[in-house]
Amino acid sequence: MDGFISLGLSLLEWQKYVSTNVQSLSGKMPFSSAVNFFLTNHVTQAPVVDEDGLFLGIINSLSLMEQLNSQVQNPLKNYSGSLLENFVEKPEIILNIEDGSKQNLQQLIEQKIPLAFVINREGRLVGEIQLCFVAKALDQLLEDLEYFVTSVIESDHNGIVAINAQGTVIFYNNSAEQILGIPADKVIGNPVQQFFPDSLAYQTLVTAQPQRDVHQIYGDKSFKTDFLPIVTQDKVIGAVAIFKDITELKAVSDRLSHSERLTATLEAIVDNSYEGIIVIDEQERVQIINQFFLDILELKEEDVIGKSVLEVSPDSKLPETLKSGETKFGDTWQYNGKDYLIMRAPVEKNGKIIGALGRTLFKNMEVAKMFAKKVMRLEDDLAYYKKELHRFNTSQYCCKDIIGNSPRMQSAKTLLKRAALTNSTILLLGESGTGKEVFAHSIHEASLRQEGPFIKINCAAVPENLLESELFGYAEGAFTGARKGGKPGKFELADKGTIFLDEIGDMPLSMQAKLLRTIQEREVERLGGTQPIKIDVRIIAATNRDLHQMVIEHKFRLDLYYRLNVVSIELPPLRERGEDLELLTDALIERINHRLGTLIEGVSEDSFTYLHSYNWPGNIRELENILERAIIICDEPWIQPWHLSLPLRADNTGTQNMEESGRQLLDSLTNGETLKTLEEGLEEAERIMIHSALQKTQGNKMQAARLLGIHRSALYKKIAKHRIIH
Ligand SMILES: Nc1ncnc2c1ncn2[C@@H]1O[C@H](COP(=O)(O)OP(=O)(O)OP(=O)(O)O)[C@@H](O)[C@H]1O
Repeated sequence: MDGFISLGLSLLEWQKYVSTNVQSLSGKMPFSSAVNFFLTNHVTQAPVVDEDGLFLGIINSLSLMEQLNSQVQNPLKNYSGSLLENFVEKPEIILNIEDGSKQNLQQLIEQKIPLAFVINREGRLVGEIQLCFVAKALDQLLEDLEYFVTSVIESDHNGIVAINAQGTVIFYNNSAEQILGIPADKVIGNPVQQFFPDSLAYQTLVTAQPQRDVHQIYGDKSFKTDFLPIVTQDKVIGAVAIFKDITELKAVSDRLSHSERLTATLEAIVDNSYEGIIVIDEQERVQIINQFFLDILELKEEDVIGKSVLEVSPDSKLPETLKSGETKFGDTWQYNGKDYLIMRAPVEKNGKIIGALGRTLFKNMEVAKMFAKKVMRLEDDLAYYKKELHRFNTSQYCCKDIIGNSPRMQSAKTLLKRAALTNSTILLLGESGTGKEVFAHSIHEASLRQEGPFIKINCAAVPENLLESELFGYAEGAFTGARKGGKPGKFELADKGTIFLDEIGDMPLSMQAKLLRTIQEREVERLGGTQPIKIDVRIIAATNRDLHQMVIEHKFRLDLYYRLNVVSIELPPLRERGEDLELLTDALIERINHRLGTLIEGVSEDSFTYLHSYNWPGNIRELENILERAIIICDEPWIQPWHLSLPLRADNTGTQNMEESGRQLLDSLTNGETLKTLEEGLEEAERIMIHSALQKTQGNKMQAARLLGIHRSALYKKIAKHRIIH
């Protein structure tokens, strides 16, 4: 029987349809009375009971007629006097009013038996039941049941799609409609694969095998689906797909696993932290504590978690943090004779304090002190570098540093002081090492701009392709690799101060034009920039080249030359102010002593003679270098000639080759053309021998003295006497 009907049957209260208004016949009744009964009552069968009311069976009008008929054909047979109990038949089915199994009722329906009698447990007749009433009641029940089941399925939050054996959708509930977003009237009656190509319902139809928890994706949604075959009497008559939308669930589970990972990470951080961490909840109970803190407290985690923090650490201030909500940083906490630097902070959620966190900031105070020392040292370094940077961008010399009383130096200094007070551009001219930079610094220092920056650029030292950006800066994105925000050029950096353009004679012509514009307009435009920037700068330029000659040779712009040459100061070479040599030597020795920490008194008389013998092409820079070298090697208070390693030269003019002149001398001596006195000859010979000895020993005087067989001091005297430059 169909499962659905079985369900209906099990729910059917069939006893309600038992009619107790049944006329029974007594088994002791004569046959003839039974005939009369059927003739008057128009029924086809009647129950027969004994004198105790126990059901004996039924008497059928048809079989009664057959008995009578046989009596008519054989009169010898006389039934009329016989008792009815002899004609009782066993009915096809008897229903017991207390039988819960409903097997007989099912049989009644299946075999379509129109009428059955109902007895009780003792076997007494209770009544009769007619198939037509039972069938009607069952029909009504099944109708209700179907409505009920359909409603339940419709209201299920799972989507349900059923197909028949042909794969046509025959059921599609509200949830399916909502989840999949396709209306039922479009889907029902159409092949399932037309809408859901990935559906396994059709496969289930063929295999009759259920497939559960199949993960599917439809559009942007995720589903978990069960595909079940619909089987009746061993025949697959369809399949059903029951699915639920797990998109939200999946998102939640993803979030959950993310927060699980996060929790694990936090736990690892807390546990492996090189500091103590403790967290309490709003009830002051310890919720989190790391091993580091446990070690300080000398406790185990199980002794601490969930306990009141005051129980664990009686002088803890964390409860105060809970109340005040204030973060405290840098308090000290003493425990077990050790000091800890600690930090306390409230733990807040949605503006409400839900706990408090305590951290020891350092393992102990020693570490804290070490950190503090480091920070202080870094701060000192920073202050130093700031000062250095400031020093670098301000003047390093002032007028006092300019040494020299010679008339030319004095007039140069006077001009300096006068020009410094103006804003005029100044051109410093002079050989290398004559003090042009010293003058530039001193001008700045003596000017009203002394508080402003002093920015120097050596035009010869910067590669031509970088000079423009160095001088004028560049805008952001001016070229690949340009710094974000751009970079200011030296002119911008020198604003309100002085720019010193050293080696201006080496500036390329293309840049000269731009420089001229800047001097005229008093504004700069960054490379790749669009806006001119106003600048307030005093320009000092310097060169050791003959700018005038360069202008003639078209190597320097005449207009720029005029712009620069507003005030020009010419610095004399050292050889032209020999009277300053002693002053300079003393001042430089003092300066070098100060720098190197040495205690040299000065140079000896002989040394001065020796120094005067030289023509100083490198000027004061060269003098400074030679003195510094002498101070380093000097092991006595006074610098002697042998400490001074002046470059080797042919003679004072430095033009003639010694060897050559020696050879000429010998030639002349032997040829007798230019006869000299013996003394003159010997002098000349001595000079030549000393010179060649120095050449052989590459200027090493000790070796040269040894080669010549004289004492080193004697050699120096002779070198000075012959004014041999080496
Ligand atoms: N008048 C001076 N008094 C004291 N020291 C000086 C004087 N002139 C120059 N010096 C020293 O000589 C060295 C060279 O000077 P500076 O650099 O100013 O020369 P310069 O003319 O700018 O050389 P260059 O053209 O090669 O750049 C510096 O160490 C400086 O201290």
